[in-house]
Amino acid sequence: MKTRILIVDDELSMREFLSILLEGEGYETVVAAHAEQALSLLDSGLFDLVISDVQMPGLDGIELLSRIKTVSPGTAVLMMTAYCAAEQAVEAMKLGAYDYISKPFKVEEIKVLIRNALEKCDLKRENSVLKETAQQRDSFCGIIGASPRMKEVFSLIQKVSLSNSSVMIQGESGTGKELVARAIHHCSSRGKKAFVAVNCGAIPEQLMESELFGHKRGSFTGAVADRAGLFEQAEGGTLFLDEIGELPLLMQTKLLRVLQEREFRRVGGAQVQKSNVRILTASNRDLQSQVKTGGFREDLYYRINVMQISMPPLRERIEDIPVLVEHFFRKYGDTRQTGEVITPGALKALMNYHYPGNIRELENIVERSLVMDASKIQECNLPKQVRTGFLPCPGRDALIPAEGMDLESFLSGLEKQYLVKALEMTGGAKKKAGELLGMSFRSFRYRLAKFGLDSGEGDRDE
Ligand SMILES: Nc1ncnc2c1ncn2[C@@H]1O[C@H](COP(=O)(O)OP(=O)(O)OP(=O)(O)O)[C@@H](O)[C@H]1O
Repeated sequence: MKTRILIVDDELSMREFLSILLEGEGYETVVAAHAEQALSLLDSGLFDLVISDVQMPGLDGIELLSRIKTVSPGTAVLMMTAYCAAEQAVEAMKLGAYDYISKPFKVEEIKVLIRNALEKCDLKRENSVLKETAQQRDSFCGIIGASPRMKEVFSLIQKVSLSNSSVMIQGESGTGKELVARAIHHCSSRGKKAFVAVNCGAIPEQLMESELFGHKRGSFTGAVADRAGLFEQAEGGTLFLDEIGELPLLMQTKLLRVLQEREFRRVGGAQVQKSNVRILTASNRDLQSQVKTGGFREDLYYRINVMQISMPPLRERIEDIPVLVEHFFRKYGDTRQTGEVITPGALKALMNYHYPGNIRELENIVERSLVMDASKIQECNLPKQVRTGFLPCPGRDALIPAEGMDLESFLSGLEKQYLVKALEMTGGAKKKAGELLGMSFRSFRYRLAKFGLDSGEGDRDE
């Protein structure tokens, strides 16, 4: 597999020069004209090394470097600084750049630097894999999580990455299912091949077959040229079928056939094509009940459900909130600020909220708050529903907002608030807190554990 290098420079001549030089050395190169483009390329593929100019319009190289360290910590970064820009060089090294080189530089000089950076980066990767398993860090392949349930997810990802079987990822919307699919792909032997994601619910039914398998020119109105489908685009890599429960029955049958026979035909095509693609699927629906009601083929269900990863909702792992907040601050905030990134009041409000939209919602909340003040997340900049929380009045009329609501997560949030309140009232004594809520110690403790609130303290009065 070729080593992949991303070159980031706003000067076309420099991009072209480096690309020709490095391709000649046997590396695969991709170029970006600005930091924003580089970040989106990093989002869709793995790079071993990024070579970036420091001075660029928009986000500069230093800011890019600090974001790379968050989104792709395993990637080595080499900075190109202007001649005599010692301050920038020092800052880059502090932020984790492998090294810097001053422009103009000699061809031999940059070649050696790149070789060394790649060697060191390989070594670091090996060490960090060892360290990661030993220390159980709070992040895995860009997925952040400190809770036992996320640690379990990380170890499952590692396990399923070693095999080639289909994996179904289940969980509410915004819990990180696509992120998990990407991590499985990157950790697997297919990691340097394509990862293609498609939302089955977003493709019109009549175009679905052509989207997945491609078509021959003239096979239907609008098919003006031959076109490869997603299976071909993902050849050798991974195809992630999101919202698999939305797949119409006819397409379920066609998909099953491809999975069984490992071959397909383009729409209107006569030639059978071999397929070597790993299938990962996700659903936030209960597919098993869809099988029972005849909405989903049972044989396909078992075929794609060889292994399963279940993503817990954020309200059931609130201990992940501080690390996630820190992570999103690095992504959206002013990372040059030192000191605390969130006020205690804001953190408390975030920990008490029930997140019907899960991590996607938390990310939006943090991003919006940082638009108001990029240096710190403050309570006053959080949305109203987070700031005010919600303490219900028993017996009050049910209020349903005109835009609808998610009753299940609302009730979970409510349950959690009562558990916490009862604990507060009894100074942490669980038996008494359970009695206050009319339940046994065991039942109370079970519910605490469900929300990740069981610290083991306060068990003395069992
Ligand atoms: N553990 C995590 N660490 C960091 N970011 C996360 C984590 N989980 C989710 N995110 C972020 O939250 C957003 C939603 O994640 P993702 O799209 O993977 O969720 P999903 O479960 O696939 O959602 P949907 O069901 O709506 O497609 C993304 O921006 C993702 O980067």
